Amino acid sequence: MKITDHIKEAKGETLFSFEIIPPVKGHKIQELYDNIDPLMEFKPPFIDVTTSREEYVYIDRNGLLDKKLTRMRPGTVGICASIKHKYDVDTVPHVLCGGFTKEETEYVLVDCQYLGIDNVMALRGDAMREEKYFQPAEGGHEYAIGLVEQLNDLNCGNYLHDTMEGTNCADFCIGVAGYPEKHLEAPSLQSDLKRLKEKVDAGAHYIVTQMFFDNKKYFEFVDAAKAMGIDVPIIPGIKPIAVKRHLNLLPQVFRIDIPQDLIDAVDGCENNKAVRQVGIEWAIQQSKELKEAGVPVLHYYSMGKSDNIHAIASALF
Ligand SMILES: NC(=O)C1=CN([C@@H]2O[C@H](COP(=O)(O)OP(=O)(O)OC[C@H]3O[C@@H](n4cnc5c(N)ncnc54)[C@H](O)[C@@H]3O)[C@@H](O)[C@H]2O)C=CC1
Ligand SMILES: Nc1nc(=O)c2c([nH]1)NC[C@@H]1CN(c3ccc(C(=O)N[C@@H](CCC(=O)O)C(=O)O)cc3)CN21
Repeated sequence: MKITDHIKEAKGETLFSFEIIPPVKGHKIQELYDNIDPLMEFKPPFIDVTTSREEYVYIDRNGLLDKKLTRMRPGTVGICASIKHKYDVDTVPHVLCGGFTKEETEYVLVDCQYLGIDNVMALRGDAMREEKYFQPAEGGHEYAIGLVEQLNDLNCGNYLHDTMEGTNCADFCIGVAGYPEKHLEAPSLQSDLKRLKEKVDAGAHYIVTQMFFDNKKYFEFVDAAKAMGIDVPIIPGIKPIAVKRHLNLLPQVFRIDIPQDLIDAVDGCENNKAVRQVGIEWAIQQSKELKEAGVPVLHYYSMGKSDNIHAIASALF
């Protein structure tokens, strides 16, 4: 079922959802299930599964480094299919521009349609670790809007190079990312919002935001988006701080601000167990206010152990 239909069916009640990163290769899916199991009591209508970019490994050949590409994590669509069938829940694979040709993307989407995956998050993806700036794959999309257009074409029965008579058209519900504190490469929040409007005009059905720690940023973003004519649901993304290192890391990686009160609370912690608790409490306060404001979904960036997301959801759902 489409995310937008889940939202319509909820009739104004805030839904709970979360997002997982597939673990590095060499593990078993049971570990993922063990993290998902406790969260199912909060009845998420959907679970997102991220896609990670390819990475370089360097092999030492008698002093000369041989640079090879590898993928560190198992495939997103396979994991989506497993979770979908184990829990009878919708799963949302993240589809990236980075590292994929348009043909490879089409193949991924053909799998999604075949497997009954109705929603896809269309994202550009980050730059590779070695690269300063994002570089599209040769024959790949440069921006997320290209993916939205490709998805839309598929929804109209148009593959990249062919059409299929007598088969059903895809009918993907398309999610895109939005940035309450602007995307790190955007020259201004206003121009980033214009890009977001372009993605919605190209066919995106809903938006999931980057993490933020000050709800004011989200509320202002939603107002600005509405003023610009963006009328699709804007789902807030929440990341509970879990370790002290996040204070420096999250602003660096995601270019988001952390409120001084939260910094002070984390700084005052003796160990990371206490930091995890501070992160939980902050996220509960954020979530309560967002829920009262009537957000359609509270979407949590779970990323590994889910005990903190469980504690937050217990206070809200
Ligand atoms: N829910 C999630 O998983 C989220 C993921 N992300 C990640 O953030 C990264 C960025 O992805 P997206 O937002 O999907 O990328 P995007 O392609 O929509 O935008 C990327 C940047 O390019 C700019 N831009 C867009 N179209 C442009 C054009 N035609 N000309 C010049 N500039 C243009 C935007 O303002 C932005 O700064 C990805 O790594 C994505 O994975 C971010 C937030 C949420
Ligand atoms: N630019 C960007 N890229 C993403 O992949 C991404 C976003 N933004 N925002 C939305 C979600 C949230 N994501 C994430 C990914 C990692 C952590 C995280 O906390 N990761 C590590 C630290 C990161 C690192 O070591 O580089 C952690 O400690 O758990 C949080 C949210 C993935 N998604």
